[in-house]
Amino acid sequence: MATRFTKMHGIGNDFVIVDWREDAGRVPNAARIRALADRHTGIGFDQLISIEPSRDASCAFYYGLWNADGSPAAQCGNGVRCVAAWLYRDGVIERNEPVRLESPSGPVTVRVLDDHNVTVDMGEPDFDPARVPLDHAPHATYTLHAGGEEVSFGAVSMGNPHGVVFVDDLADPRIDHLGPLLTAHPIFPQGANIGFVQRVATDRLKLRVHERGSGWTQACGTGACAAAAVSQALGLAAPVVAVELPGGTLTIEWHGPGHTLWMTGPAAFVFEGEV
Ligand SMILES: N[C@@H](CCC[C@H](N)C(=O)O)C(=O)O
Repeated sequence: MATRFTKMHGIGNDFVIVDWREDAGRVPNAARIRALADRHTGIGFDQLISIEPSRDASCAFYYGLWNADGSPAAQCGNGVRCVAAWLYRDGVIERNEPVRLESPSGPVTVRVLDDHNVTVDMGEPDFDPARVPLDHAPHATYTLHAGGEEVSFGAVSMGNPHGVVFVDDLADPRIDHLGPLLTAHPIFPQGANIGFVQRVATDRLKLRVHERGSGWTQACGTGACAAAAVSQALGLAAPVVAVELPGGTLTIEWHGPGHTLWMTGPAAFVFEGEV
């Protein structure tokens, strides 16, 4: 059976979006996702995203998420901006109107702005290690051993698990090696997205993220939120931070505990297809 899809990206983190509003609760087969995600023999994407009717009456739609390796994901910052842009183009949401959408990790609120950027209330960063999940008692920072190195990191859930490592220089070649090792480190019982952060100024961070289930990506929206949240919690960053990723820049705004965190950035259409 043919499936129509839209190829989109959020600063280079790319997606295939399928409209399952008439076909809710479908769970794609992991082998099929891997085949479609293949950049040589498939369509190629970091995440597959479904748009479905919401299970939560307070939300307009539900979006499902799967990584390129076929594993399910619970949140995707760049993806939710693309979902909002897709729904706006479909005519079912208005510009400048806040809309609640249901993700696998709970509701978020999106707003398509006049300049076509999308701003998202991503909820409050959760530093409780049990919620990340992280196999450790609560601390401001943690230490693990990987690849013969002692690595210090912060951990936070943005609806999905993140480890945040501060580095002096993002060009350090050890990062290439450490990313996959940390993503799969047993201290993260469900794996984690690992962000390497270089502080340029209190309001400017450079970031590379090795994503669970998708490897190195051009950008990770929840990774940008995690980098800003951990930096701010440690007193290393201002409430409004520009986070520069290989594919582009996101603006993250967080005013500390008790407040939700906002992410703002673009969402782009690439092509429509049928597979
Ligand atoms: N690219 C995403 C995150 C996608 C999910 C992640 N790989 C996971 O398994 O948690 C983003 O923009 O946030």
